[in-house]
Amino acid sequence: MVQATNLGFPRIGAQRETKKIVEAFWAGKATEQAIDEAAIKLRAENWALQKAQGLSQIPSGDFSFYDHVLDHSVMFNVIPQRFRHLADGHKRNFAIGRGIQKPATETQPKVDLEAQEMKKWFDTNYHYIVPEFENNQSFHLGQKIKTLDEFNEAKALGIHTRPVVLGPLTFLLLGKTAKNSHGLDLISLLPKVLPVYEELFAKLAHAGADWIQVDEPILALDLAPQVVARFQETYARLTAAAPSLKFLIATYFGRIGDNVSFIKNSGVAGLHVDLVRNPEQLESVLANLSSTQVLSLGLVDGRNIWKTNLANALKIAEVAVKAIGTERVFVAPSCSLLHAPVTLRFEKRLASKNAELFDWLAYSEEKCKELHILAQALNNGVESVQAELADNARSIEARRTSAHTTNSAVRERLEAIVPDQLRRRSVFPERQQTQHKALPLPEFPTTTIGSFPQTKEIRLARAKFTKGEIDAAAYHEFIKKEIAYCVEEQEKLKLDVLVHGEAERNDMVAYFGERLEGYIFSENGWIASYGSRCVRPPIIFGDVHRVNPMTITETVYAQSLTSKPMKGMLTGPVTCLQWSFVRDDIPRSVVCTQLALAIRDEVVDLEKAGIVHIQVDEPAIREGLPLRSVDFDLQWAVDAFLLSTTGVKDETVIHTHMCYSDFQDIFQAIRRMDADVLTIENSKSDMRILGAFSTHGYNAEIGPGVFDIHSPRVPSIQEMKERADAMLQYIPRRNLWINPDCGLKTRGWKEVRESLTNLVAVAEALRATSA
Ligand code: MET
Ligand SMILES: [Zn+2]
Repeated sequence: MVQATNLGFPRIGAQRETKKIVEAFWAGKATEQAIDEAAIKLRAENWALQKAQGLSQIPSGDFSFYDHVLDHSVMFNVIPQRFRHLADGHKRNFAIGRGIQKPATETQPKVDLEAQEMKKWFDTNYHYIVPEFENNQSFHLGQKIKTLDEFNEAKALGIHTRPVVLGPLTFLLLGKTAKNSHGLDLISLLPKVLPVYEELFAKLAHAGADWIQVDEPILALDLAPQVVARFQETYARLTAAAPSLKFLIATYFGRIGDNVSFIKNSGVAGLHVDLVRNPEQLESVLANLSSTQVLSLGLVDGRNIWKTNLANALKIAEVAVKAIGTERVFVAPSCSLLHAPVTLRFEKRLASKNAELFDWLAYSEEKCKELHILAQALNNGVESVQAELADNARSIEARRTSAHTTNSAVRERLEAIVPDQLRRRSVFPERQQTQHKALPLPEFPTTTIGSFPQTKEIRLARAKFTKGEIDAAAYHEFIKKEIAYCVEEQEKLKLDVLVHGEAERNDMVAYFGERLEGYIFSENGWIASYGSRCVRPPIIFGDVHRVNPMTITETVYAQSLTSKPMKGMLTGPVTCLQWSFVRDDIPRSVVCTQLALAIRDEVVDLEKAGIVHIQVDEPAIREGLPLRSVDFDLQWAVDAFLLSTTGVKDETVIHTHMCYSDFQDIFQAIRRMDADVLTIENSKSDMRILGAFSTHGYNAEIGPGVFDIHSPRVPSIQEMKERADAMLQYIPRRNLWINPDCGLKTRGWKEVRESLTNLVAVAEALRATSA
């Protein structure tokens, strides 16, 4: 029988219960016992729900208060030295995730424990806590063994689950060497960690587990053959040590490719692959299985919110069933449902006000149901679920033919794009001369990245406006005052290129989404981002286009208050795409081009309104890249940026901004973006990127951040001057801008004022030195 299975259920709760209780705990308003009770209740509900939807293999051990990679590290006793004096428990886990800072008191010295590093989980917007390994790293299970405890917890409720464990190779290779250790080859820790895995698996087997899911997502990356060989040895050893367990190796977010070669002789009972991202890999994967191994088909998109086209999914599944039989096939989501919202049950506004669109959606609960229908159809024939399949087909067809997803004017405009629309009129060196002549700036111009502090007052006013407690006129009056304040402060600070401060924006993507056609917003489509933080990505469901100008009023008002240039501030097409749930019925590149045309119109309108400096932010430019280097292709992403920014005269200065990603390996793409000024986060990358810029001959203007905006510390003139001096090793004087790393919205005004006073002093000091 084909089994309907799941790889992981969202842990945030249908009403973000986990976030609420964890934050109450941090605020001292909930006890450890209270958060444990809340978690027990939520896990029980999640298991019951998955069972009710008809899944036969339900995951356990997928819950986390903060991050599952952190939980795994703690379970294996991988705890950075600086946290080891703390007692085992939630408090210590949260401390590792968030750091601890306490001022000195009369009896206690000050405490300042840096949080463990956080990184994006593959190409998702989920962040994991990077394990830190030491030279003498020892591994052992503690008193509490989370995976075992949760398996037993479900068992006590009468639910037999499939425990989920992070696999040893992914665990080690996604980690890093602790600061106090050097030259550690992470994979050399394998012999030390495997006995602990064996112990854990023996305990799970003893408790009654049969299938276990071992997540090895690094199998979707480029791996050296030596590493693939280690997979084979590792799993041969682990499976031999736990003969009663059936191992399912789970990969996702990309194709397994040649890495699949180890599977056949590894002793594992099955493999899960992502067939939403890479349906084409089915045949080669089937060909690489032994005659008994199970294939878990990732057919339901775990990263999106749309109903699955069940007829299409069935076609793929039938190929697998035909090749290896129903006993050896599982159906599953493409990846853990961690990356999808929980349930449509609370999406009340969409259900009542936008029934058409609501009918196209499936969150995690509904996706479980889809898996059940697929399994039924495969086991008992399509007739057994005829009504369900017909309803799905109707819904898919309704979406395909909806008058609301297609806009012929937008399609025609896309068709009519010509290469000249992707080119500035002159090349950069000529533009630079024109720009410097038309609007001279001092040497080492100073600017900021766009946002200024989002104060309590601003958030309160926005909340009141949303609830209808104040009207639009009053809210806009309030925003105008904020803009005026922000401009006045920047004048006082003597910055050279000013910004309006983005007070009117809650979020740099949602702000534009709310003003464009083709977008919709859910009420409850939350997904985990990091720690207790959840995000609710906007939904792009139809052809995107701009109806009215989106930023002109605020920017022109801000410009009217000063004789300094005011920089217009827009979010770029690639970032709008990456940080939304995107329709899956047309290629992402097409959606991105539509976004680009909308931004292009705004850029042109800003220019018409007299704005000379225009910044188009692309912090997410790199995020859409496939996981494997051979697949790297930023062609359409860069084209979209060009399309959005090249509709202007040579005199207009196009800025872009990027942050918090590795940019070295996309250097050529950055150059092709052809921006006049690039402000780029630099504090974390230690000038490495600047080396790349000079060796590859980047000739445009550039402002590598001189201070880290994530820290409340005020950077001194000296330290920023040293950074700027170091930059001058790579960047010619006339091309260097002085600015922070990123926007200042999370900071307070006092630190911002002090930091920027010092920043301006750095530029003045540089100007005083001769060329
Ligand atoms: C994550 S990049 C943020 C850029 C935006 N203009 C800001 O200053 O907030
Ligand atoms: Zn940024």
